[in-house]
Amino acid sequence: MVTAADLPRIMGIVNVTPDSFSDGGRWATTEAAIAHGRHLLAQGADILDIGGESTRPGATRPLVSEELDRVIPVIEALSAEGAVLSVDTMRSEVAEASVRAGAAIINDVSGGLADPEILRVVAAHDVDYIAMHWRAHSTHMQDLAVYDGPGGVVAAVCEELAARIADAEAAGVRRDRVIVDPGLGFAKRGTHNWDLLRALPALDELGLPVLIGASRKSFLGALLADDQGSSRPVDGREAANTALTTLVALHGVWGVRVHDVGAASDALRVVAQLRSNPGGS
Ligand SMILES: Nc1nc2ncc(COP(=O)(O)O)nc2c(=O)[nH]1
Repeated sequence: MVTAADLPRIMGIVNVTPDSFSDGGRWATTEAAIAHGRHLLAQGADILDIGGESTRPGATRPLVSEELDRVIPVIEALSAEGAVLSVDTMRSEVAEASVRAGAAIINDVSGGLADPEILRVVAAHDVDYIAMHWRAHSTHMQDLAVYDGPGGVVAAVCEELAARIADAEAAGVRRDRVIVDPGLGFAKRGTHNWDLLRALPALDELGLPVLIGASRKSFLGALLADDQGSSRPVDGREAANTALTTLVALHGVWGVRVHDVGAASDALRVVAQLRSNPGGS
């Protein structure tokens, strides 16, 4: 019988930012973000990912103080209500304050490259650490979407993630605290994202849980483009996103990072039902 433990965790996104690509500004106030977090929990989120810095291509970075002001009140409030929280940050100061405020997971899109001190924060607090594949900040990350070596983007992402894991372990992070993520849309062009999604077994060879964050990203918009070649708008990408959630769930990923928790929850209930064996035959 399939148990809930066999299904991916649903990580609901709470971007407390004015400028994230798909929901920028909708939850920019503390009150709106807390309310949205509660809504996602009610829809079935296992984890809420609280982010205070937009990472969309071309985004400018907030000050550390601004990022702290955005995420800490939300983490404190939702943690007090028993939510399991990750903080989506590249900064050691924000990671430290977030763990003290109740975050159980550090979700670092830079995998420790932007601020290596974050690895010592993770080790010191012995919390879970999501290391995503990343090559540079949003202002120029797409310039680095070049994977001409043997094995292409899949080999490069696996090699570079292996190096991030090694640095994390060298900083004292326990390997069994690390979750890896191929970083869809980060220094990746359309085909790179699909190549990575077809290569989950290669990512599995790192021997660590895998998180997938398609979250209505532009490679889905491009796939769903109209006859004139115009990308499908963000709010029209959820069905495709949920199809991906279903497929990566069937593969056995650790988690999916989504905006529409309800859709992901429904999809995973279908997966559980189809895998269950009520008759025992
Ligand atoms: N681990 C992880 N974190 C992330 N944080 C932000 C975004 C940007 O997407 P959003 O604007 O939908 O949050 N994508 C990821 C991702 O793919 N993986």
